[in-house]
Amino acid sequence: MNKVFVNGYGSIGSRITSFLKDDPEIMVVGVGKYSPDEKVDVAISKGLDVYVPANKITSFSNYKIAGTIASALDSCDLVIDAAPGGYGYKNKVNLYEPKNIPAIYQGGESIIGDESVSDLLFNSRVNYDQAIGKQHVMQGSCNVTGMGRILEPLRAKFGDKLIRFDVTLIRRWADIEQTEKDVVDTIEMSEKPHHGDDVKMYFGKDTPLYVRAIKVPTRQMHLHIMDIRFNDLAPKPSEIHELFTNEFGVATIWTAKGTKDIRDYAQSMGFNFTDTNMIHIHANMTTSIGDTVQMMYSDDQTGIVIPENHMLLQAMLFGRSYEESFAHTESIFHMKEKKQKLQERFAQK
Ligand SMILES: NC(=O)C1=CN([C@@H]2O[C@H](COP(=O)(O)OP(=O)(O)OC[C@H]3O[C@@H](n4cnc5c(N)ncnc54)[C@H](OP(=O)(O)O)[C@@H]3O)[C@@H](O)[C@H]2O)C=CC1
Ligand SMILES: O=C(OP(=O)(O)O)[C@H](O)COP(=O)(O)O
Repeated sequence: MNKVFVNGYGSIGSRITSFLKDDPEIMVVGVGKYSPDEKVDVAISKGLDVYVPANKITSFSNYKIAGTIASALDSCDLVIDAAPGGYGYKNKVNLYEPKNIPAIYQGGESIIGDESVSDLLFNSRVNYDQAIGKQHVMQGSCNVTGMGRILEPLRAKFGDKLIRFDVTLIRRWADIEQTEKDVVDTIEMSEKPHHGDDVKMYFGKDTPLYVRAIKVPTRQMHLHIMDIRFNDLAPKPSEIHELFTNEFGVATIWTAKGTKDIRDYAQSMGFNFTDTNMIHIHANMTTSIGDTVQMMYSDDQTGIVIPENHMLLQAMLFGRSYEESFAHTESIFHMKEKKQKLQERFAQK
């Protein structure tokens, strides 16, 4: 059985761990915690071993700790780093490389410059095969992953007819369970957003993609407003929607008034963590004007990257084909069923 250690137990690390525990091919060595807080007990109550940095071990004296992060790394085949942005790079240099352990990093890390964690930014829809046999790979962030799910089917269908993509990202303030983070009543500018450069890492450096981003006071998903320009008359909205009929991780919905409707539905249906694990095209907002298609889709910030990490893990650990990995991931995440339910619930009237 392959052993995986999840270093970081926040929004992303806790979800990844939970799904890996459902995977009969993986043994979860445990999780890394850095603060002695109630989440240590949460992890232990779920049957997880908790590992902490050697220099903090005394501050965890009230908890039953399994050992140090270094000791967990000694007994794992791969680590999924789920640290706050920037710490993954430090972990790579200080922990994973010296021990020669393959690692997956999350989207808050850098992919460009001196502190880049990898030369590969993973998006299963675009570059799955390139992850096979790699030692260090970064999973794109939630917004970066969502854009790939729209852009790749467009490229496959329209190719050279596409001449420009302009995207405004409306970013959520914090996650639902990040109760320690206040949602501030303001609209915050995201200067120099990383998303455009990140997407170009997998979609091509010369992609005519222009991204702006702001942050708004909600915990209920990100929303992307995308204008797609064609070299001639743009296709009708129905042609655009048709492209996504069989796309995994993309639901096309018509009657959601807002992102919370979707999250509430996910909760009422008992989806794990109230995540849909996908993006949702708000089809009632798609228009075609002259050479431009305007569309909007929401992006389940916490859920979307979890099946991606699972696919990436399989490429790196087992060298599996895309099809085999997808089938295995689907058996755990049931994305087709979730898509169908969402589309039925928010169907066109
Ligand atoms: N939240 C989201 O919606 C998404 C986040 N991401 C990316 O995932 C990564 C993690 O984000 P998220 O889960 O939201 O963050 P959180 O703040 O929710 O959790 C971070 C976790 O990392 C732990 N941690 C602290 N220091 C270190 C360290 N040096 N090494 C390893 N772990 C450490 C924290 O431990 P402790 O609490 O004990 O201090 C905490 O458990 C980021 O790169 C982010 O950009 C990507 C897609 C979506
Ligand atoms: O990966 C995410 O967003 P991003 O694609 O805007 O970086 C997550 O929602 C985390 O974002 P945050 O860094 O604003 O907490």
